[in-house]
Amino acid sequence: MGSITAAADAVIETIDLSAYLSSDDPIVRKATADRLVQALHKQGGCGLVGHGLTLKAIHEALTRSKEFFDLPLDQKQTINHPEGILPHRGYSGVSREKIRVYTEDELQSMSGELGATAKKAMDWKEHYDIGSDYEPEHHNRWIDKALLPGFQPFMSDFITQLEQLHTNVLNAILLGLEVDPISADYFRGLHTHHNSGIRLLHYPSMRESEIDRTSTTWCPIHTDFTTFTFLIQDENQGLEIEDRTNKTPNTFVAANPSIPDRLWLTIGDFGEIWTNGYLPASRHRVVIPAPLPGSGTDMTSNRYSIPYFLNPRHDGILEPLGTGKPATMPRDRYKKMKVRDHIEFRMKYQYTDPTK
Ligand SMILES: O=C(O)CCC(=O)C(=O)O
Ligand SMILES: [Fe+2]
Repeated sequence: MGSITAAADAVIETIDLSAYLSSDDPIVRKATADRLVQALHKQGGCGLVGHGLTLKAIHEALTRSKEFFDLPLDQKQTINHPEGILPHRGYSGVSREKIRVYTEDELQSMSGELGATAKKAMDWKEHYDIGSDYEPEHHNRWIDKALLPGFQPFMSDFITQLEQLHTNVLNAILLGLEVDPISADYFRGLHTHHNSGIRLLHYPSMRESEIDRTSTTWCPIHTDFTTFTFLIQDENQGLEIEDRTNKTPNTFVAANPSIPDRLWLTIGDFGEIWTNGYLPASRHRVVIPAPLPGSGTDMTSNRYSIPYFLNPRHDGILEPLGTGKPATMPRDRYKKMKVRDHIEFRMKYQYTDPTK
């Protein structure tokens, strides 16, 4: 197990997108796109400010998320995530999802049957998955309107705002990667089908003296099976991103929440494969911070976060782009495969029987 060296700010860059979003000058836009791609090439992740989402919207999303999780358990269970993999919608109670800890080789090969004895961790969290209302195949599971007035329209609109942001960031990445226009159009087209969504996450507080830290975590080391992910978090520390520049394996840095409207952007498996490894998938985790010394309490903090998972269309084909900066990477590292197959492979190991 590596160590935590520093707050992420020292080693993982934060990119201000405002010039890219507001300028008509192609030189200014390209300069920001280059900085973004450079930061992602180095670390697989970066902070984002000047992204256009307002602090008000971010706060409201976190507040409404808290209101949702404050509902009695039996109410939340009326919109349980279905058994099986799809649709990926609805409520999952504490420890229903166990994110599998993958070895480097398994992640590289992306195929094959994993051993039944695979190590699993207890994830101390509850969450609620919501997709776009414009996605025709998988329907959202909304809580009774009378219990949370305004919740549904707010969340639907918030997802639409995040879709707009993902389009902007995707375009900036494609510009910075300097891929040819036909490849860029194809890649863009894979992300216009409203397959993305948010996950409201709540990590409940626990009594420090009762935590078995060898088997319980808020979320163990993993990569996301996305093109990329935006992470919105409250003021409580927990998220840590791997410092890929550190020679000691498994060195993570705290993605500190001190800038309230900063999002964290992490590249996922699909982003890595498509860019032929030029943008590596970010390994990250969420640790349970110990109670503050001298705080007089044995309870750890409660934490809320909202990832937005940018998903390509499920019938898309995963194949490394052979132009621009991705073409500078060694060839034949990634096998061609269907997006859906990779999602099924990853999710098979993620969900546990809800009755257990
Ligand atoms: O809670 C967070 O900050 C990160 C959650 C995460 O990595 C995930 O759900 O994939
Ligand atoms: Fe993640």
